[in-house]
Amino acid sequence: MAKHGYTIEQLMELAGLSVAASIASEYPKGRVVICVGPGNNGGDGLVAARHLNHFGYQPCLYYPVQPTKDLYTRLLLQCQAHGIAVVDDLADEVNKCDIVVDAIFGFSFKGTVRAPYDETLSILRGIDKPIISIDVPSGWDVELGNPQGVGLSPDMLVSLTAPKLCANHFAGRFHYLGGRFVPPDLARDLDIPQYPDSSQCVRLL
Ligand SMILES: NC(=O)C1=CN([C@@H]2O[C@H](COP(=O)(O)OP(=O)(O)OC[C@H]3O[C@@H](n4cnc5c(N)ncnc54)[C@H](O)[C@@H]3O)[C@@H](O)[C@H]2O)[C@H](O)CC1
Ligand SMILES: [K+]
Repeated sequence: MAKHGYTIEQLMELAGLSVAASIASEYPKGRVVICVGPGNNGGDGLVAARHLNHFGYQPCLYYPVQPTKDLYTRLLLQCQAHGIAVVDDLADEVNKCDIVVDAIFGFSFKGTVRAPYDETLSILRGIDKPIISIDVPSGWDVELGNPQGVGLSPDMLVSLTAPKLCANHFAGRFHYLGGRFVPPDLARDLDIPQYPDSSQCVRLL
């Protein structure tokens, strides 16, 4: 996308907006815990939190490792400017919330889950609230899915740009596509479906 003139900030804003729009299409307004990881998947989560707040949800962030990269510190500052709190006790927050957003790992996750995310995933595997995973369910291999069983079992998957191979193993209720920014030549190659009218997302399943 960089060769087409896009910046990561632009793509992340549209990706996060499309996640919030997908959630608003299926879940009533309520309390949302957004679990934020250390990379761009986490960045999408920070953007989604801000838009969910605009849409009338009550988001808070669980963000155990906060990298010092300018992109992420500015996104966090924006969330805080909107009154979105950072919480420490994930187990307590998931009890009180209506839905959980999984913005921990996306397509760059590799190997065995390292601390502190091993504990985060362990808590999230044990809850009965709907989980919405951004791009790839955390703990899944981007191609193989969840063969080791350490990954999450989301109720909704929002694939970004195009579904990754692992989406074939998705067994939740809602599969959406977001990230409406792909120029036509790339869209043809990726076989991207038509988005309805001005929608930021399209339901695939
Ligand atoms: N065009 C698009 O589709 C866009 C997608 N976006 C999002 O970006 C992620 C991919 O982001 P990236 O920064 O490459 O990586 P991740 O967020 O998936 O994770 C990297 C992060 O995680 C750490 N890590 C990796 N493996 C492990 C492990 N086993 N244990 C612990 N930690 C691990 C690693 O060190 C990094 O810190 C994509 O999925 C989309 O969600 C863009 O935001 C917009 C454009
Ligand atoms: K994720």
